[in-house]
Amino acid sequence: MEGVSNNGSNGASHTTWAMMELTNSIAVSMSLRAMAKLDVPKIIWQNGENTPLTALEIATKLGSEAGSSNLERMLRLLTAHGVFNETMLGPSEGRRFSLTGLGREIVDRSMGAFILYRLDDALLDAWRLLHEAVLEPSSEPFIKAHGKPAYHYHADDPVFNERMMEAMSSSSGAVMDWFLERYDGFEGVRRVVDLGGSSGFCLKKILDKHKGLEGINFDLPKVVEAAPPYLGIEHVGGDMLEWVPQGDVIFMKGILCSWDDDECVGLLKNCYKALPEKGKVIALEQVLPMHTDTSPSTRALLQADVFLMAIYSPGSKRRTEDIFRRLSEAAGFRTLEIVLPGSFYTALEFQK
Ligand SMILES: C[S@@+](CC[C@H](N)C(=O)[O-])C[C@H]1O[C@@H](n2cnc3c(N)ncnc32)[C@H](O)[C@@H]1O
Repeated sequence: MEGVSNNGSNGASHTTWAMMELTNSIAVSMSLRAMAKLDVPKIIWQNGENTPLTALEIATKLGSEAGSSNLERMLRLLTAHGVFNETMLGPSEGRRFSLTGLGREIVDRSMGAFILYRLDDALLDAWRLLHEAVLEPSSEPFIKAHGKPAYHYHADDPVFNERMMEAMSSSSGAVMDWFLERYDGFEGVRRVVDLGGSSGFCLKKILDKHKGLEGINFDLPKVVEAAPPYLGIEHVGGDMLEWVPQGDVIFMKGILCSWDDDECVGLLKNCYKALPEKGKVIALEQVLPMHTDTSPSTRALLQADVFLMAIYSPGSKRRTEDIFRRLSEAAGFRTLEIVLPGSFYTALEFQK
């Protein structure tokens, strides 16, 4: 396609060009994965400074000078997507790359772990079978690729399990900061349970902000076995579809989306049983808009929805607000309040 201009003047229409770009967007994800695998952002962020480096300097640090021109090609692509900044001091100088605010997420919030988890080979195997979600929707692409559900797959593999826990912690940090800065519903609460709390990272953030609270981190037995100890947190293993531990508040982040509607109602009923009079469930979920548009936030939410289709159980999905209301009612909760609407995560309170 050499020589095709993006104004369509030599025959390729804007729509053809846009379709090619959409199709080739795998190059962006895979270059991001390559940068995370090679720890390139950390090499640039040396000694706590955002040092502009040439691809050759980075490749030399990686012990592969021969790969520097390939590295530069990926750095340029990711520069075009806002991850790196490019500077050229003079015509004979090479391009130098530093991190943008977006790229710094990889260093500051360890988002590299999230990138490596979301683009792990095991998940890519499932993505290849996405069309099967239409032809044979009774089991998810992940199970078709690996013979067992994703949560069991990662719980059975200590390395993958570790990566999943790290990925969850790194991606949850910003959401928890946003939530805890604005939410005051932990007043008067003594014990909080985090359902599907993974390493206990989100619960630790809650306890750090609200001193004196005690916490139970509830997750699959193999996950909590590998979870690090935190002061004030008891790790409890079990299956949330069977039972949940008692608490004044049951918190969950990114959990209801993993289950189908019937499973959600069963899970919310388990929560109802475990709560005292006037107790509540606080759920942080990605809530879909009713109408589809092309805004970046709608795109991100719908991408996350199709991710669930590829990886988690057949009924797992992002939901609109009215579906959450129906689930709340079916589980017997008095009200569902949208306490913090957000463009990415929304805080929902199911009140007993
Ligand atoms: C998407 S992760 C969310 C982790 C964490 N809440 C966060 O947002 O950082 C879902 C968690 O649910 C846990 N999980 C899956 N099935 C479960 C079950 N049946 N009972 C308890 N925990 C489960 C997984 O092990 C995983 O840690």
